[in-house]
Amino acid sequence: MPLVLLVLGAMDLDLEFFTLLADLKSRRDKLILMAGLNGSGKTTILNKIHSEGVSTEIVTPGFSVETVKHAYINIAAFDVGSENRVAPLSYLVLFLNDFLQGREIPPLYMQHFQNKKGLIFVVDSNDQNRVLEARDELHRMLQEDELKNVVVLVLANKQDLCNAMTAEELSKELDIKSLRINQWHISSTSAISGDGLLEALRKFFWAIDSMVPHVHVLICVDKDKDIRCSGEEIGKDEDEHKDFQSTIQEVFTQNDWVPTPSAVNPEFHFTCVSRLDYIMDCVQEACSCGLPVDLMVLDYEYIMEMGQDAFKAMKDEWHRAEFDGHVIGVTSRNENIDHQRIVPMPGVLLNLHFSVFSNKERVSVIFGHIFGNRYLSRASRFSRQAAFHC
Ligand SMILES: Nc1nc2c(ncn2[C@@H]2O[C@H](COP(=O)(O)OP(=O)(O)OP(=O)(O)O)[C@@H](O)[C@H]2O)c(=O)[nH]1
Ligand SMILES: [Mg+2]
Repeated sequence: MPLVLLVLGAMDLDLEFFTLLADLKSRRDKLILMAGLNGSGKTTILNKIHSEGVSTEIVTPGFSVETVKHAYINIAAFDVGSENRVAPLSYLVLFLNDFLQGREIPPLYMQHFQNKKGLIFVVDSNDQNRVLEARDELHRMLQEDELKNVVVLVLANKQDLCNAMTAEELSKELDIKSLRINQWHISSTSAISGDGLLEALRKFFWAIDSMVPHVHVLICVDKDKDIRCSGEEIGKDEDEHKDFQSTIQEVFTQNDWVPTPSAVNPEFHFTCVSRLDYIMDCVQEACSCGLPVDLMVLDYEYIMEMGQDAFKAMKDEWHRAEFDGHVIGVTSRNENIDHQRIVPMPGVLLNLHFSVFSNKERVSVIFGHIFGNRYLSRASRFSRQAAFHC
């Protein structure tokens, strides 16, 4: 599920934008606002992220929607800067823009931004004259009820300039500590060189992600195909994966499994790789992004070809990379596979035929066992004692 990064500047919007936003909201995306006085560097930051590998997803007149792929985070980023005025009236601009500053916030605006998870506030650290203005804007924004529980990241931007205030000086000037917010971070960045930018965003996304419980499943079952992608883009003939993913999701939802009784249902994240040697990278990257892998689904034949010793060595490596989830070995639907040949492998929790995943009850029992210690069932509908040899 992508994070949505909304860049606010001096801009005007039309209804088309709100339609687009409503559409994204309906996909339960996480909305992040990026704000800052004009000239602070928002567009430059977006362009820098873009240069790290962005593909354009939708282009709508007046603003562009881009998907930034960095590690395991998809960011759909909107930049609706002052150069993109499309209508005489602006809703978004009012937090920051000088020409609407101080006006009442239209309720329509608020209505469209209820799902915000985070705020990135960009400051020109080199502009001593406007730092108080930036402080007032930041404080004013965070007084809004709609922004009550957001994680705040302040970017002390333009650090490459010689008169730039340090992040520490800036946090004092902005009086961040007096703000009543749950979590905030300040990072030094230069949008021109990119210094500090991705690290800051990584930490920020991690902070946001850790507010939402999630289950990360890494699937490596297609040794013949060259894929290494997020679950949403598995590819052409990946129906098996899709079935598998939707089964997992359904099973969790039907069983009402949640990390804590009061938590919302976890979000699911699937990563698919075709080769075992990609796994190590995935485990490391996922950990550094705050999306540790909970469960690995591997082609059992693949493991057997490796042999027990090589597999054990590989597993030790994963553990060193902080993988402490479970491994499931899966045999494919291929008729030619001699299932008698399959022997138990140390460290592989289960040995399943892939088609087991079409049996939701079975999967419920299996996953109940796997996640029993970590995820609680509100109704305790599964039996942990159930046998599960498939
Ligand atoms: N030296 C330096 N210049 C920067 C940096 N970030 C942005 N700039 C420059 O600052 C100017 C304004 O940057 P923008 O990215 O357009 O600012 P913005 O926040 O998008 O401004 P609005 O769209 O008007 O709200 C441009 O000339 C950028 O090249 C930085 O880190 N270092
Ligand atoms: Mg801009």
